[in-house]
Amino acid sequence: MSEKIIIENLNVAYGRNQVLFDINIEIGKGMFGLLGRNGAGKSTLMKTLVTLLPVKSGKIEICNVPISNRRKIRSMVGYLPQDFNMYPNMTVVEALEYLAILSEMEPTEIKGRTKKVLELVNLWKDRKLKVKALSGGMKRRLGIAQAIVHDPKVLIVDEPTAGLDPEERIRFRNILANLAEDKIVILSTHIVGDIESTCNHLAVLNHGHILFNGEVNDLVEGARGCTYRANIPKEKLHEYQNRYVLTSQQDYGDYVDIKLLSKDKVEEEFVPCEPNIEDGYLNLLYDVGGAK
Ligand SMILES: Nc1ncnc2c1ncn2[C@@H]1O[C@H](COP(=O)(O)OP(=O)(O)OP(=O)(O)O)[C@@H](O)[C@H]1O
Repeated sequence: MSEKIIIENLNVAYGRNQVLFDINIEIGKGMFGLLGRNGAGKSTLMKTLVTLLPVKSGKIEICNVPISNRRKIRSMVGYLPQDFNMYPNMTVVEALEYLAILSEMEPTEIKGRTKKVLELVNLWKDRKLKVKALSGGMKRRLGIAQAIVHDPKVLIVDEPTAGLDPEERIRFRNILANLAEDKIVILSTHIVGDIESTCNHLAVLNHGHILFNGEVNDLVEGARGCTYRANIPKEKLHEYQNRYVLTSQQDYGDYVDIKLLSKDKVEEEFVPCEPNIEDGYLNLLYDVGGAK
């Protein structure tokens, strides 16, 4: 059986408003990042993959099962939506057991499975807390627990780290990375750092079109030869902001250390520097030209 998601010539619309255009992607086991600005179409693509939105035209197959087979697809896919919330007055373990029942899991398996999943997301010790008493990070981890309680082959996670503190963010990423050892995990985000540390493959969506689909390294390499850095007086910052795409800036009082993208040579004080994933991403979004 193929362990792949195949998306071919996919178009998706909300009524007359088409928001995904001719999407072609193949996604195998491991972590796959879906990167794009707000409104690019990431959530729409994810909702289509979990059968919450209909396909206008094109094909989706998940491990050889066509998306039209909703029941089978739902048993194979776990989903953590962006605005995840559940049963505030239940305890963590009650809520998860309840969801396990709804997912038609064998009654004899439920206790063992919920324990295993809560251990995996580091919430077993907190299982008796009410859901409403959880912190944002704990809630997000419970979100992962509910998404994987039926042991799906595919896990789809929409903008999971927004609003998390750095420690929770790292913890969350590590949980996903562990799960990706034997599942297809798709992670959507507009935070480039989330992708950099966990995904090998990614797609960049912009206005409903795929701008890039490949390895993280290739995205970075796209900006090679057009990244420059310099320490400039603060009063000149505005000028550079107007003329170039700035990919980072660090304030040192009267001076600012900036990194910018330019296809052509820039002023003398700028020295060429190594591109990173943020440079690659912005090079693509702003069509600077890069090394390609
Ligand atoms: N229910 C809806 N009805 C009509 N249009 C919608 C609906 N949901 C989203 N859209 C539109 O579809 C486009 C893509 O939105 P989507 O939420 O998929 O983007 P996104 O990349 O996930 O953005 P964000 O990071 O802000 O969640 C946007 O133009 C949005 O306004």
